[in-house]
Amino acid sequence: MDFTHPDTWMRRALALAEQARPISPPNPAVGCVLVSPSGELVGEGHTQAVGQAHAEVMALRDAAARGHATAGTTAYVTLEPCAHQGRTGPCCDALVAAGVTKVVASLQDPNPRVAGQGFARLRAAGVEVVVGPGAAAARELNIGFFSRMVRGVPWVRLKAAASLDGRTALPNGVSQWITSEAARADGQVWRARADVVLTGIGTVLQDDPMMNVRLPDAARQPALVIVDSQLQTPPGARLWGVGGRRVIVYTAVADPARQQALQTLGARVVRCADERGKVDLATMLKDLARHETNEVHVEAGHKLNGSLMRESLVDELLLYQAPKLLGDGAGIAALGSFSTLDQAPEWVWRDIQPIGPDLRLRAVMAGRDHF
Ligand SMILES: NC(=O)C1=CN([C@@H]2O[C@H](COP(=O)(O)OP(=O)(O)OC[C@H]3O[C@@H](n4cnc5c(N)ncnc54)[C@H](OP(=O)(O)O)[C@@H]3O)[C@@H](O)[C@H]2O)C=CC1
Ligand SMILES: Nc1c(N[C@@H]2O[C@H](COP(=O)(O)O)[C@@H](O)[C@H]2O)[nH]c(=O)[nH]c1=O
Repeated sequence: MDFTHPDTWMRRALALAEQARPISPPNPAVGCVLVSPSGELVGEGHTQAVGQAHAEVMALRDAAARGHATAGTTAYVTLEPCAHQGRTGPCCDALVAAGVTKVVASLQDPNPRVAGQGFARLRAAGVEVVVGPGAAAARELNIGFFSRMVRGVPWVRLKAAASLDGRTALPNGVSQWITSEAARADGQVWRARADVVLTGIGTVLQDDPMMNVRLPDAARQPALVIVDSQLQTPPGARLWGVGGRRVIVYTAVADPARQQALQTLGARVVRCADERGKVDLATMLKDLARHETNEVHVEAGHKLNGSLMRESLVDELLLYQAPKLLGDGAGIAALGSFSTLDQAPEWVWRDIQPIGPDLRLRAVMAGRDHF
């Protein structure tokens, strides 16, 4: 690596931000590198867990621990330093007090209540501010935080495992396993980055899944959300055996006895019905955002997938495709029938990668990343 080039420092800050991803939610994952006027690394750090130090403060502490002076340094940081007193103190004040003279930031804070305030405060204190390097990667890393701040809903990524002919289950409901162990292990990594894993009662009843993260180094367990209009989630289901995670059941009925039974198992039960007596999915997503959910990872059957897609609530597709043809069976999403091709929403490929014997295809709903 050429550490004399400014882009290299931002790449390092982005790598630090990546390390923060498992621990920072609901806060954004941010990395910060302090560089001396002669181009030496002075200190570095990333966001800690909620309520603890932000990246800039960690980098300043690291500089102090190394015995390096911070006066005259440039801070490379992947998000605008905060100017507000939140759960921690304002980072821009800390940078100014440490004598930092230039801040290179990837992005402005998307929170409409504070956006631009950090830059304004730094500039008012005589600090040179450059915005933009590393913007795309920094945004991608925190796409759920951006979505929640700007749109008031989480980023919704729908994962499905399908055959070449697009089947996700046989007509008798059997689907384990369509994709390889390697693809399923990769799916675990995507579950781990989400704040919520969301499934439907059809999947719970058919598969009796755990829906948890089983990676050896998992820093946290995403909450599990079950879309269950009639409160049919069985008290004996395997999902209750997963420790250290929240379970939230969204329902369309008021059934105090069933509600009590699920609450006894530790679930939060939320009533949120649409006019068909099903769970109102759009309201559910807003509710999840109010509870600081940045990213939702959907692993459901074709019915719930179809409803989410018909209401245009899915932002990203994470599709594992196995080189098999399964014939009859359920598809990825029950979308009903279109009469013209332009009724089918457009997706834009993000990346396509072989995973073991399968393919992993990622696509984003057209126009969805411009918020
Ligand atoms: N290959 C893969 O990636 C996967 C395959 N599967 C397979 O899918 C099959 C299960 O599919 P499916 O039955 O569709 O299960 P889903 O997980 O899609 O659950 C569907 C149920 O969700 C409930 N629901 C509540 N509100 C809504 C709403 N607004 N829209 C739609 N559904 C709502 C309905 O039941 P209610 O009205 O009672 O609430 C509905 O029957 C199984 O065979 C399973 O193995 C499942 C996951 C992934
Ligand atoms: N069949 C199928 C998948 N199915 C999904 O995995 C769930 C089981 O999760 P767990 O109990 O936590 O292992 C199941 O209910 C369904 O959502 N996933 C895949 O990667 N490949 C597959 O072929």
